[in-house]
Amino acid sequence: MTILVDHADLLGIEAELKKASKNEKEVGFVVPQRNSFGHAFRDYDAESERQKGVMNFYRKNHSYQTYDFVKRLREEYGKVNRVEMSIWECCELLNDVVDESDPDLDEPQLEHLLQTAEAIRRDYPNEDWLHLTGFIHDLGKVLLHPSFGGLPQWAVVGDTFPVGCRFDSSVVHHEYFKENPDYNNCIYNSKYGIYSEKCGLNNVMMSWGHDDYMYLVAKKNNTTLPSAALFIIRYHSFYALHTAGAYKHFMNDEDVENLKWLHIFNKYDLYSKSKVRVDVEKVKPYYLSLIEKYFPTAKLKW
Ligand SMILES: O[C@H]1[C@H](O)[C@@H](O)[C@H](O)[C@@H](O)[C@H]1O
Ligand SMILES: [Fe+2]
Ligand SMILES: [Fe+2]
Repeated sequence: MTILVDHADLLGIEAELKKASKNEKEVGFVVPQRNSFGHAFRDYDAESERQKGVMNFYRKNHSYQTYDFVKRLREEYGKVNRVEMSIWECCELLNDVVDESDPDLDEPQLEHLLQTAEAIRRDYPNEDWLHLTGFIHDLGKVLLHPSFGGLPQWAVVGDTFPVGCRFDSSVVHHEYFKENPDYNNCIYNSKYGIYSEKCGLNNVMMSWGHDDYMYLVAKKNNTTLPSAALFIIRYHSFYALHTAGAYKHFMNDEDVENLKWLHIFNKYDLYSKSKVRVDVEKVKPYYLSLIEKYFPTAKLKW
């Protein structure tokens, strides 16, 4: 009798679980209201210890990212002649890396990559290129790793912005740009600066960091990922454009198309950040198969 009741109960629970997971599939990814610290996402004014670190980060980032600095680093790291390693080897290095610019997450970066990719995979099961994009979009943070680039945080992470033209007031902690030598340079501080209307984002130099670096790595290793994937990787930290709508005057038609995918991507990049762990070993074979599909060689040049 007892056994029967237990069994019936179990059946009930199972049915509920099935219903819940069906609902989840229908509803798709639900955007959470609070980050893992209990604050609203991307609240750069919240009072907390972490926020103080973030502010300090942006003070340096905005002061030191000049046009000349970016040009030098882009040329140097664009040679991709430092290391040869597979994407998975790079992921393992990211296990030791925490991003000091991020007000929403203090987990190792591999967690963030898997959380982003798995959230996309649930809602867009057929867009395997977008799963891989989610999985590799932040790999450029390897520049922080002591055994690799060893660059300071201000030269790797944080929101990005164009250099060579006026810094828009929608960039987070815009006030720190006053410390940047380019702020008072009349060649660089007008609306268009050294660029022109609709010149295409490809011709606009962005502050140096993990986005542009990973774009260069993917491109120079002849990835077959579509143009939208490369655009996402390259501009995912460009919140002034994709969230505030600034700098649109530089976009060409292809940028306009690609921006639609970046908007989709951003939801998962930002809101999947949580303390819920993904089982790495379980999903590893899937991502390895995507890497093989979209990268012609197993070892990449970094
Ligand atoms: O990965 C980074 C990072 O987490 C930053 O805090 C954020 O500002 C960037 O936009 C993002 O790409
Ligand atoms: Fe990023
Ligand atoms: Fe990210």
